[in-house]
Amino acid sequence: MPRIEVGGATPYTVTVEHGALKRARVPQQRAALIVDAGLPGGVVQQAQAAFQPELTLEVPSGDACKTAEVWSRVLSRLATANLPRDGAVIGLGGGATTDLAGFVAASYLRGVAYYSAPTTLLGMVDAAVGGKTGINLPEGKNLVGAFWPPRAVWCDPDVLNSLPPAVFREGAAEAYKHGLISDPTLLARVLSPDFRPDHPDFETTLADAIAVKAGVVTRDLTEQGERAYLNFGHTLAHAIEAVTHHGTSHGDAVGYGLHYAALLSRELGGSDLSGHTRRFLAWQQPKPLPDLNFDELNSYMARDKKADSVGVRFVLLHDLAQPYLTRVPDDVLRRVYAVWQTEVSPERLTV
Ligand SMILES: O=C(O)C(=O)C[C@@H](O)[C@H](O)[C@H](O)COP(=O)(O)O
Ligand SMILES: [Zn+2]
Repeated sequence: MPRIEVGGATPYTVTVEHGALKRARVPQQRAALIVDAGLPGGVVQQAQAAFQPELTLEVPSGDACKTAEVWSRVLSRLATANLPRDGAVIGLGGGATTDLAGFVAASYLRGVAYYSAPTTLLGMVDAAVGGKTGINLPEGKNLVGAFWPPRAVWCDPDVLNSLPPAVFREGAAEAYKHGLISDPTLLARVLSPDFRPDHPDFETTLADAIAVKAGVVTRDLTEQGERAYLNFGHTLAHAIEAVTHHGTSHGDAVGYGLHYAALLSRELGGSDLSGHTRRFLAWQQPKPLPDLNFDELNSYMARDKKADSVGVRFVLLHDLAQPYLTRVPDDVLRRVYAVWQTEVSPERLTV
């Protein structure tokens, strides 16, 4: 049973284990469970039996829950129910649900205990771990939020069995990203036919992918330095999500964004890693993109949170596991975008 310890000021454990959800418990007497409305009833019932929450609040699936309106509605429900300061908020769902639940926990009564029970691969590998919580604005992705680490995370591969294959593949983008920035052994393991929840090696690969993030956030919770590397591929990805009004899921957008970042890395003199990202996209089969305009995307990229007062910064790779942060001139962004655009067309991804 892999258990990953996340260190820092408020250490916690990520349990990766078949059946983890059934066995999960929280010490607080009073808890609110925030669940993705699209979850299978059996998963919600398991969580209710485990956590015994006094209220269960359904929120819309995906990024539709990461709005100021949903956030405020959930807060009002907690206030109406008089959830006290020593109560707990538990998020059950994909990355969007746990981002929202974490931000509710961070902001309600100026902060109550937060626990995370991710039900998607993306949630397990990435969103549920590390304490980045928040909501979107029409102006961009995750523009409001707080660092509010969970007190525990339960990753139960059994809940992934009912996931639609495209949602599973979507989440693999973050595991592949961890391979590119830190642990290249993950690259082949993620694309292997053995990377499926019912395979005996799955727990270990999942845990190794989570361990990359756990290590980074232990050393740099609030993104003063190294944590920015976890944003590899995300500058374009977040812009795609915003421009398409979340018609492109986060994991698919990250798949596309990884390839753009690999092409930029090559353009700026790094090793050519675009074979890896091309192979990933061919495996992931992300939803095709509508025709996107570079200038519009670039205006969203300008609001990226890695920007400082001088401008936007991209995470690029000198080579596998050698990330760095740099500015990229606009003409380079535009030129590489044109290359990327032809390479990510659906016809090209199927060959
Ligand atoms: O945890 C991080 O740090 C990451 O950058 C991981 C990303 O995969 C994740 O999508 C994160 O929420 C993006 O953070 P943001 O600060 O760019 O909104
Ligand atoms: Zn991400």
